[in-house]
Amino acid sequence: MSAAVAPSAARAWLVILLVAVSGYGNYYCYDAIGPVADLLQQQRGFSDAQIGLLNAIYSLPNVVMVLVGGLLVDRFGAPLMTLATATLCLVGALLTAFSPDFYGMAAGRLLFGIGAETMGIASLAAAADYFHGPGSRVALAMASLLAIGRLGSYSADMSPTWFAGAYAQGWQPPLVIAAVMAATSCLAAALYWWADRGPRRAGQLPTSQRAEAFVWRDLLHFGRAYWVMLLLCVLWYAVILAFRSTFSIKYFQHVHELDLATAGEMNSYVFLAAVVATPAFGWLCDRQGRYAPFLAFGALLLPLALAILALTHWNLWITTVLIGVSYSLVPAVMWPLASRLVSAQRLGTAIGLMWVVQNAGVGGANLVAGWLNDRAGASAANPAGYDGMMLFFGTASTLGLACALALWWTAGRRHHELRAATSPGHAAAG
Ligand SMILES: NCCCC[C@H](N)C(=O)NCC(=O)O
Repeated sequence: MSAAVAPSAARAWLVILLVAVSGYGNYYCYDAIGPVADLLQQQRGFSDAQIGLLNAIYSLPNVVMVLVGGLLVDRFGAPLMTLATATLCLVGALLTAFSPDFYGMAAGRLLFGIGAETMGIASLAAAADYFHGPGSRVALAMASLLAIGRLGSYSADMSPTWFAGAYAQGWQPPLVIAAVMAATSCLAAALYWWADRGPRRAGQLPTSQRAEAFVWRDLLHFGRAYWVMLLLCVLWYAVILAFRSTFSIKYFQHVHELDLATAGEMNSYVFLAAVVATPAFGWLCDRQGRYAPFLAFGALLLPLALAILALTHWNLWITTVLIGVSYSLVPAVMWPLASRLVSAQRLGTAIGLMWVVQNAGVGGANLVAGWLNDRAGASAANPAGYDGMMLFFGTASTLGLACALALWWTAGRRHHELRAATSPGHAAAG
């Protein structure tokens, strides 16, 4: 990948801003189901399995589509694919908001999911386009995209407070607001496509084949540490996304007796903390040159918080802080660590596979949690019905912690990480 003259810093950051606004709408829509879960149950008679399915159906097709999406981004470029996927997300969000029945809503979430995950890949590719070469701030650019995405999740959780009037009218107006966010995302994507035309025509962006395509035979070259991290990725994301983005608000309403707005706010602070803390933790790890211990600490906080939630009536702020730190620390460390465990030419394959398995895990966890809640009759009248779901999430996150400890022990000790710093992509691959 080479380009004659790099685009100006102003142009590069303008592009990041537009892509970030696009990502904001994407994350808002993803998290729009949690706040209406209880309303969907009360007003439309949806079961927990159906609510879980509305988010599972986002993830499951992406077990394949993430790979196809990566190839399409390579083939057609990040700007066009951002615009195309943002449009698909808008169609999905409209279908979700205006469908007369569950099947239409599920079809909407399916389309939205197919668009949203490929948009995530296109966003990373946009950052790589504009920040390449020695001394570039690609990590900061990617962390900024992630941080603005978290702001979208925060806004979705705050929406019962910010748009109380809409929620008072029922399940539909909040989903129409989500569709408006998707439209904003589409507009930002169109502006990015337009802003990119100049530098691209001037040959200022990398043009040769990306190194990020998925190559099956690369899998043979990944060391044990990579596979352990992949397991951690699937277990940790399955719990955090199925819990925080689907069931936690309803759980807070039914088990901890919060009203909808307070439950949404309590959930939202996790995302708000992540807006600032994700880039800050990334910076800290880079500075210390240590990754695995931070990752293990982040992975420990999740089962700890779930145990406190399930077994005590301690102040919910405690668990919010614990999950907030975990949600900031683990992604801030995991993706840079991936780039240290595999060589640069295999990074696309490495991350592609992690997203494939992650989507399978998140989809599966949503379905299992919904099924467990329905089987036990979980509701405000029967809060103990949520015990099975909490046990499931607790077990999965504890297994995730075991993977993080194994990673630290086998490839993340100080001497391993020092070696990796001088020979990136190889030293810690054992
Ligand atoms: N939009 C919420 C799901 C994002 C899943 C995506 N595959 C991913 O891992 N993104 C990185 C992150 O930490 O959000």
